[in-house]
Amino acid sequence: MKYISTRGHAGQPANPEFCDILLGGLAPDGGLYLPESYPLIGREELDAWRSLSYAELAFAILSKFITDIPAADLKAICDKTYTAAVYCHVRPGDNAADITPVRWLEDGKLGLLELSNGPTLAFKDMAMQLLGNLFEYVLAKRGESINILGATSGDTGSAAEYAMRGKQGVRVFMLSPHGKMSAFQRAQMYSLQDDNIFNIAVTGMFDDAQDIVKAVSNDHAFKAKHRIGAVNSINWARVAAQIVYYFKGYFEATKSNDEQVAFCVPSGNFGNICAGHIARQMGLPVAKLILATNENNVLDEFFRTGVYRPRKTAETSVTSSPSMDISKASNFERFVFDLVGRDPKKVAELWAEVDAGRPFDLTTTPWFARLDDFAFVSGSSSHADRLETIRSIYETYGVMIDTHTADGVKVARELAAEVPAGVPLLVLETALPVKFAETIREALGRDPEVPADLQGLETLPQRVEVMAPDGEQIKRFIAERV
Ligand SMILES: Cc1ncc(COP(=O)(O)O)c(C=O)c1O
Ligand SMILES: N[C@@H](CCOP(=O)(O)O)C(=O)O
Repeated sequence: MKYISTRGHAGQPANPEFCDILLGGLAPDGGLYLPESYPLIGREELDAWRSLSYAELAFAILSKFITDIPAADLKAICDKTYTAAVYCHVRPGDNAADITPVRWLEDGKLGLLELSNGPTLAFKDMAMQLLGNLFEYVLAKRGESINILGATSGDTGSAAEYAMRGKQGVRVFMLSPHGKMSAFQRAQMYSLQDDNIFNIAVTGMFDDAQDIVKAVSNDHAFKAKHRIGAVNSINWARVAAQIVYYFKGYFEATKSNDEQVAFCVPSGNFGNICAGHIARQMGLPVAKLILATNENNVLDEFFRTGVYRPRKTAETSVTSSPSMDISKASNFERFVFDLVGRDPKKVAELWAEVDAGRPFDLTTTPWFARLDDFAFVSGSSSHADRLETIRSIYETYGVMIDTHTADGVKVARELAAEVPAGVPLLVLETALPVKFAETIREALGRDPEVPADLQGLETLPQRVEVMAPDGEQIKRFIAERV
C-alpha cells in the first residue's frame, strides 16, 4: 500500500509505504498521510472475519494497509499486542479474551463498546500498544532511533508513555496543558521515572501543544537532525489501528453481515471517528456515525452548519471531559480530503485559512450536500448533561461511565431517532471513570473503583517541566537531551 498526503506532496519517496510514514508522522507539506485508496472489503471476506479473535482481525485489517512488513512478522506483532494480559482491566462479566467487549445497556439496542481495558484505562491503548511494538520492530530492522514529540489533553500522553517506556531506541517528549488534566491523568504521566520519558507541561491548552508539535515537525532540518516522530493521531498508524475495533464492535453487535450498526463517538481531535469513517468507506455496514462533543463544539457546529470555525485558546473552555477540550481537530483534515473528492489542492487552500486562524464555510459548495453520503450526525453535551447522564446510567443500569463516554451517551440518546429502527447503537467507551474521580463524586457522591495495579498512583513522586508554549524553547529542551 502506498500513501499520499492530504495536501498533495508526500515527500521522498513520492509515494511512501507504511514503515516510512510510521516514522515520519506528519507529511513534509504539513498534511496528513492517507492510503492512496481504501481497501474494499467484500461480503465473503467480511463473513470470514466474523469469527476471528481480536488479534486475528487486527492482522487481517492491518495487512491491507501494511504491505512492507512480512506477513509472519506483522502477525507476531498483532499476537503480542492484543492479549488479555495487556488489556487486563476488563469488568466483571466481561470475557477477557474479547479485548473490546460490548456491555449492553438495552439488549441489542444500546451498548457500550469497551475500549478502555488497556494499561492506562483509555481507548488510546488500543492503538498505542501496537505502535510501541511497531516502532521497536521497524527501528531494530533499520538500526535507527526516534525521538517522539507528542501533545496530550490527558490520555494520549500516558498511553504513549506506557507503550514506549523502556523501549530500545525510543525517547518520548510529551507536551500537556499545565493544570488542565485530572489529578489521576497527571499522576499517570508525571509519576513515570523512566530515563526515556520527558513530560513538559505547557502553560496553554492542548491546541497550543499540538501547534508546537506541528511546527517542530514542519522544521524539516530539526526533524531530520533529531529524528522527530509522532504518536498523536496525526500518525496514520494510530488511525489504522483504531479501525479494527469498529469491525470487532460490528461483529459483536450483530448476528449476520446483512445487518447494520450505528456508532456514537465522543470526539475532540477527530481521530477516533475518522477511523469509523474509514471502516465505513471500506464497506462496514454502518448506518450512522454520531459525533459527540463537549462544550468545545467546533465539530458539532461544522456538521450542523457546514462552517468550520476553529477557536483560539482563550475561546476554548476547560471542562469536566478535559480530554476533549480541543478546538482545532487535526484529523478533520483527513475527512475533508474525502469530502472534497480527495482534491489535495482544495485541502491545502482550506487549511491555509485554518492555519491563518480563519474559518472556512462549505455551505455554498457542492460538498455540503455530499455530507449526507457520509452518514454523520452530531450533537454536544454540557457539564450538567454529563452529571445527569452519569447518574441516570448508574441508577438505571448499575454501570458507571466516565465523563467523555457520558458525552457520547447523552448525544446518542438525543439522536437515537436518526438511527434506523432495529439497528443497534454502540457508544464508544473512551475512558474509565477512575480517571475523572472529581466529577464522578459530584455526580454520584461516591468514588469510582481504582484498579488494583493503579492504587496509590496519585501519592507517587512526580517529575515534570513547566514551560511556556514556545516552540523554540521546546526544541532546545529536546536538542539538549538527545
Ligand atoms: C477519553 C477521551 N475521549 C474522547 C477523546 C476524543 O477522541 P478523538 O480526539 O480521537 O476525537 C479523547 C481524546 O482524544 C479522549 O482521551
Ligand atoms: N484527547 C487526546 C488528545 C488528542 O490526541 P490524539 O493523539 O488522539 O490526536 C489526549 O487525551 O491526549
